[in-house]
Amino acid sequence: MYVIGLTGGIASGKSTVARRLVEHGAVHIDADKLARRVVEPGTEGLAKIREVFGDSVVGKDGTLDREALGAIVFSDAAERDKLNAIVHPAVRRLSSELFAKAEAEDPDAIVVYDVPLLVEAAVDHPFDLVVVAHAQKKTRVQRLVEERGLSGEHARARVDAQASDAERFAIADVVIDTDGSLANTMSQADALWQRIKDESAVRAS
Ligand SMILES: CC(C)(COP(=O)(O)OP(=O)(O)OC[C@H]1O[C@@H](n2cnc3c(N)ncnc32)[C@H](O)[C@@H]1O)[C@@H](O)C(=O)NCCC(=O)NCCS
Ligand SMILES: Nc1ncnc2c1ncn2[C@@H]1O[C@H](COP(=O)(O)OP(=O)(O)OP(=O)(O)O)[C@@H](O)[C@H]1O
Repeated sequence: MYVIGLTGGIASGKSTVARRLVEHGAVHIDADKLARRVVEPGTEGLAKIREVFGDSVVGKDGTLDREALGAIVFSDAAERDKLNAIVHPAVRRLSSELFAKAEAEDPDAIVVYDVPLLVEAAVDHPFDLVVVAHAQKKTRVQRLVEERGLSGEHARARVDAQASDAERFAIADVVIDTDGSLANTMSQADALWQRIKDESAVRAS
């Protein structure tokens, strides 16, 4: 198995790059999706969140009120730490299971682990390659405002709640610059795939 850790700030284009790698044949594991699964109704995760943040972050239908919780944690680092301490260990457990499953199904699988908080969340899985999707802060804020309907203030709070570009560059083997056109991002992802195929072929020989 060859494991790519794919990270980047919010709206940096990680999912876009991951989708392209999946089109080429990679297996996708998405930390954001796992973070949603571990707080579904009936989970220990949701019970702990209710205990720590109160009933106001759980809707009438018993699901997590993501907007209410986001408003608390993206404006206060101490509150964010409390949420991370609940969610991140559960995501680590689930991702380990999925890595093991991917390897059992295909020992030669190329797995892309799409993990926004690779710097912050101390991911303990070893990576063959760390890829950082990067766009300038102003591009990411613009995407959040125009495509996801956030206010400028909320968009900047989310960007500022994450590691800095310098921290991500420090762990990167490859940086994919997504400030340009989508076609340009795709061709960088294609070149990355070729490099990985070459590296995994050399390793297998
Ligand atoms: C606070 C929550 C409820 C807000 O939900 P919402 O639907 O508005 O956002 P969503 O989950 O789609 O996240 C969007 C993006 O926000 C950023 N983000 C999410 N959580 C965090 C965090 N704890 N710290 C910094 N950035 C974060 C990531 O870039 C992520 O891709 C949710 O993000 C959450 O439960 N976060 C804690 C879990 C976590 O750390 N997830 C990130 C990957 S493991
Ligand atoms: N050159 C580009 N490369 C990548 N994405 C681009 C580019 N130009 C515009 N976009 C748009 O920017 C958005 C990036 O979103 P994407 O979901 O890929 O980011 P993400 O890093 O996975 O975000 P999140 O952290 O919120 O999950 C998409 O809507 C995409 O269409």
